[in-house]
Amino acid sequence: MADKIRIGVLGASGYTGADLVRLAVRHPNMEIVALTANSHAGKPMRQVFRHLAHVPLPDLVKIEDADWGSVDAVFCGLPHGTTQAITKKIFETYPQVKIIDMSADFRLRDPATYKEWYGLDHVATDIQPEAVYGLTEHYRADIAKARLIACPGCYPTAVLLALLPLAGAGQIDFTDLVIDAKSGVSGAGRSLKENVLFCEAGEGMSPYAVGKHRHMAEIEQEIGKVGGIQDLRVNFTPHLIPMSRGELCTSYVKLVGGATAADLRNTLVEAYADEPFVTVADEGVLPQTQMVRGSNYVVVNVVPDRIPGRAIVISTLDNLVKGSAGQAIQNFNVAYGLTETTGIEQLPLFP
Ligand SMILES: NC(=O)C1=CN([C@@H]2O[C@H](COP(=O)(O)OP(=O)(O)OC[C@H]3O[C@@H](n4cnc5c(N)ncnc54)[C@H](OP(=O)(O)O)[C@@H]3O)[C@@H](O)[C@H]2O)C=CC1
Ligand SMILES: CC(=O)N[C@@H](CCC(=O)OP(=O)(O)O)C(=O)O
Repeated sequence: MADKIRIGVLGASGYTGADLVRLAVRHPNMEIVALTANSHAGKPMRQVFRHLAHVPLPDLVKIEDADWGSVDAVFCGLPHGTTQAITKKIFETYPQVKIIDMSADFRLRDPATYKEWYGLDHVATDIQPEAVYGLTEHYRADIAKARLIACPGCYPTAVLLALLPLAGAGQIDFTDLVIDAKSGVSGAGRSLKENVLFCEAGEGMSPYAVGKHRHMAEIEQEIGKVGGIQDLRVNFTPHLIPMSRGELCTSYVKLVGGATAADLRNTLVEAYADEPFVTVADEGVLPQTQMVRGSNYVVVNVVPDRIPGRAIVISTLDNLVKGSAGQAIQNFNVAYGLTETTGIEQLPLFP
């Protein structure tokens, strides 16, 4: 493998694409050769993102104008529904390219489930089966061999890192999961939407997609897989909160098999003892978004509930780093046999 792996970023004029570029610039094994945009195509990157004006970067081009023959790995930061056709097209001509997708297009294994939640027919069902779910800590061996990696959604990353080991250990009731989630506004992307306007999001907090958020399908797929449950149902309610980045998920769980909150915490400590990016907070310390801002870290912890037989599991991450661009680079490192932490070792920004 060459010293530098040539990368292209699709959707580089969006939030996840831009954070990918920010991290890729200092990655010792990456060379950025193509950046694409839609409405911003034709512009220099420095004009679209002033914070990236310190370094030379390729100009933004339309996807069809990029030279895919000069690219080894493609990161996709496109809206869901747009990535499938592009992935198919790139693989037809350049089957050796690795594609690391940050959208939802390849996360759900069953195309019927994709249609149910996204309202779209999947147009790449032939390549969907080879997609590996890119939750690095749980699918590392598969990611190492994959050419198509479907990075998890930001909320599912936070929720699954906290709950999968507990489900695997048989310590929580799969059928009684209540997840309360909050996200900063960058989670909604850079395009103009009413609910992300400063005067609407700036001094308020609002639930959205209650009872129908598409990340439920992903959480149900992955937790259901651990328990061999086909039709698992979880309760997941996201809220938009007035901060630019960061996410905090609080999961209310029912204990089974005589487990206590302390047992759950021990399970997480053991599961993540060797993981560079998952930190189980000290006993009694509550995860906060400031513990991870701008970094690839996730902080989790478990505290007892006053209601006997229940516990509260809290997890936090930065939606643009561990929730998308950082995790995508972590997966890239695994897929190319590099040290997994390369380029994403930055500590959180504080305050
Ligand atoms: N924001 C987040 O926290 C997270 C986002 N994701 C997922 O990552 C993906 C990107 O999200 P995000 O960066 O927030 O989105 P943005 O809206 O900020 O950016 C979208 C990007 O896609 C480009 N684009 C839009 N439509 C098309 C099209 N039809 N053809 C080609 N390019 C197009 C845009 O170009 P232009 O601006 O030039 O029009 C822009 O570069 C989404 O699937 C999102 O769900 C996943 C995890 C976290
Ligand atoms: C605040 C906000 O709107 N957050 C987004 C986060 C989802 C996301 O970006 O993930 P996908 O890749 O699965 O689309 C949302 O809830 O839709």
